[in-house]
Amino acid sequence: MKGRVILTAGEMRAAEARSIAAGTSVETLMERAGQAAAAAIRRFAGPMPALVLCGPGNNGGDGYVVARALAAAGQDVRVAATGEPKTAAASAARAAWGREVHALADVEPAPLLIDSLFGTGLTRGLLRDAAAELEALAGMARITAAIDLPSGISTDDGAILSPVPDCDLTVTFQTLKPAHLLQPAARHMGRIVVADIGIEAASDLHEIARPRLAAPGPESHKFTRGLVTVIAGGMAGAGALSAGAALRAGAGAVRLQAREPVHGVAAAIIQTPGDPLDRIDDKRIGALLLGPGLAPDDEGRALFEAAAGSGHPLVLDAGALRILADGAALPAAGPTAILTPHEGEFAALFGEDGGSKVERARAAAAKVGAVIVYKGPDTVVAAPDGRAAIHAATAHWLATAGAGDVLAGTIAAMRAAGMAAFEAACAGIWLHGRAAALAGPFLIADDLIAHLPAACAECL
Ligand SMILES: NC(=O)C1=CN([C@@H]2O[C@H](COP(=O)(O)OP(=O)(O)OC[C@H]3O[C@@H](n4cnc5c(N)ncnc54)[C@H](O)[C@@H]3O)[C@@H](O)[C@H]2O)[C@H](O)CC1
Ligand SMILES: [K+]
Repeated sequence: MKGRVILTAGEMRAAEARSIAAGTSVETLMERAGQAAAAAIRRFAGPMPALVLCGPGNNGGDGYVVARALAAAGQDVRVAATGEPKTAAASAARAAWGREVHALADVEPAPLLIDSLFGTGLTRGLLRDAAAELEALAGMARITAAIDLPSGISTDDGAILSPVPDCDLTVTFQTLKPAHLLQPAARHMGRIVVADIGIEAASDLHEIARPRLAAPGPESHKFTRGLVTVIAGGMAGAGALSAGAALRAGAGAVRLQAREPVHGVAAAIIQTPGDPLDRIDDKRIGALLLGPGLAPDDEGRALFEAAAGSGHPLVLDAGALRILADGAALPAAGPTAILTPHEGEFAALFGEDGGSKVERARAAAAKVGAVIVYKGPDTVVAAPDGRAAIHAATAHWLATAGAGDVLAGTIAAMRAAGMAAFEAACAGIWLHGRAAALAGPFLIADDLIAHLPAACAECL
């Protein structure tokens, strides 16, 4: 699966404009949006008494259509607005509603609250009174549904501009927007439904979806399935987690190269204790992983240089990223490397400015010519050619020691199996998240490894 498309607010406006230029009016688009949202809300919530809050723009316009559609279906509906509509389409939608519109400040609550105050046009936080009203009405509702986005969210970077209700359902139009998946906004969405309003939309940003993995065929042998070499640092346990993950994610052979024997790892992991660079010139190596447990000292730098000069597809994590931030260089040519920084490592490498997490990841990938896996509760992957993807994280139990080592090993297995760097990174992230979901609450990193086979089996 390739994953659902994501458009920014500007891209969505451009897609809407193209659609209008091709003959579909904004009123038609609004009608489709409102009808689709009402249908999704009815499927989710059933016929509850509803209160629709309408803002001044086209998001509010959608709300008037939703109210009319719910009323036409026999539902008890009231509407409250912040004021008069400011667009012609929203004014027409309000006129078509044709019933009373209450003032937001003194409307009675209802069991189903529909937030149609602001969508992709929000430029600053809601006024204090409107935000407080929204919060209070959501607090008194059984179910809160958002039209396009919960109000108070910045569409493109997922920032919270004013207090945002926790929604149970968000119905958005044609494509996802970055804020549906980026934190801190994403936690407010509830279930997300993407409704078709007949707009053509293409993008080089998408959601990370379940990958397709190939089962070994009769012609397969261990090296066609992929050889992963993990160069362990001084803290060999980290490398052991990476190696275990690579093996359980389907690599045909995994070498764990450490100075001392590493105990407690699967017997299938190949160990030749001594020189961590042993057999680094083996042409069969499909991915070389460096960084977990690696200190940014003289030995670490020497290992980094050898890895960078090896010509193998690289996965660089943890200590290797520190060494890179300290001034080491990536190979100028050869296979595209994959870098897996968390927030702190990303900031050390690329600074803290530069827009949304997606924009920052893209700029970083273009700058170093590598695939960037910018980790966190909303992991973003970016390639040097501008492609990017966001993973909608749900398993926050992943915030545990060693989870990153497991991710790096999983990505290395995908790379060694023959996937291109961007696809390998996306696949590894999905499998890691799925393994976490299968492992359940209170997971430890070792449990992720144990659940990788089940996650992989879902991708055959
Ligand atoms: N893009 C599409 O194909 C379609 C989108 N639909 C819906 O339209 C909204 C976007 O509408 P827009 O009018 O651009 O923006 P909003 O309704 O979100 O609000 C803009 C409105 O509010 C003013 N404003 C912005 N911030 C604030 C604030 N903090 N306080 C007060 N006022 C604020 C701004 O100046 C504007 O006047 C999209 O989300 C969809 O729901 C269509 O209906 C279907 C096609
Ligand atoms: K909204």
